[in-house]
Amino acid sequence: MLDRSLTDRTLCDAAPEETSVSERIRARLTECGQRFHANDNISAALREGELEALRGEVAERMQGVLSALVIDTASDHNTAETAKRVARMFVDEVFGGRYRPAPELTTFPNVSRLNELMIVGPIVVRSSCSHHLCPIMGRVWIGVLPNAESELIGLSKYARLTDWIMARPQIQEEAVVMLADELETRIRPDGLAIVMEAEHFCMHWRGVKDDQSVMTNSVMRGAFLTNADLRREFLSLRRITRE
Ligand SMILES: Nc1nc2c(ncn2[C@@H]2O[C@H](COP(=O)(O)OP(=O)(O)OP(=O)(O)O)[C@@H](O)[C@H]2O)c(=O)[nH]1
Repeated sequence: MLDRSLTDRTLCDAAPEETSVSERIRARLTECGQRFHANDNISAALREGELEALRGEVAERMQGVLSALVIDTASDHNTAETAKRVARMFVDEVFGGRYRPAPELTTFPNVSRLNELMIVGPIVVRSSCSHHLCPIMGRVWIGVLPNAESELIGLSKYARLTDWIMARPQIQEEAVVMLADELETRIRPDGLAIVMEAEHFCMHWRGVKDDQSVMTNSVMRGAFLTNADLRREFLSLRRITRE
């Protein structure tokens, strides 16, 4: 959870103006005791115009990485703009879930007092591993058992929230727990179940070069933990949508 003081511009401006934008943001986060691991969202610590400045700084440092790799970006027309492209890709796309605020979720009161199992999926997952920054591509299924007091959220918002959580360097075990925490806080259901299965390109493209393996993991909360029939129903309905 983000510390409220991060939204107060008079607080946490610990770093002087002449430091780099990433140093200023980092100083603010440190001052406020806010964690900034690879899979944390830091949007509340960004001031106006800083995202653009950050893109510039990442491009500059990426250029340094290309130089260190002894790539002649000055005469190689293919890599001349690579540093800028990679910076845009990291900040706006593949790690965008770190820098943009959570999507707005339309919620509806549960006027019909629905208390039946609802499953959404497969939702496509595009993420990357924190260890090698290689892609993770997969699918997620979400099961919700609402109660009379639950907020119902628009169907498309499950996919938007999933993308916001996954578009960060992640490990799969933490990614599903983060997604479950967000959904539980917003919906307040009697039960929540998530299954994710994904391919990890750090295992396909490099390293062990195992092309077949898929990682599957799940989170079960509330009624899905205590009620084996409900859990079985979710898992068997997921199997149908999987085929
Ligand atoms: N538990 C878990 N491991 C992951 C995930 N994504 C990638 N990994 C693994 O993280 C490990 C990182 O291991 P290291 O030994 O530090 O890195 P490495 O020497 O490059 O390892 P190799 O990949 O075996 O070459 C690798 O085994 C990856 O397959 C994930 O989501 N969860």
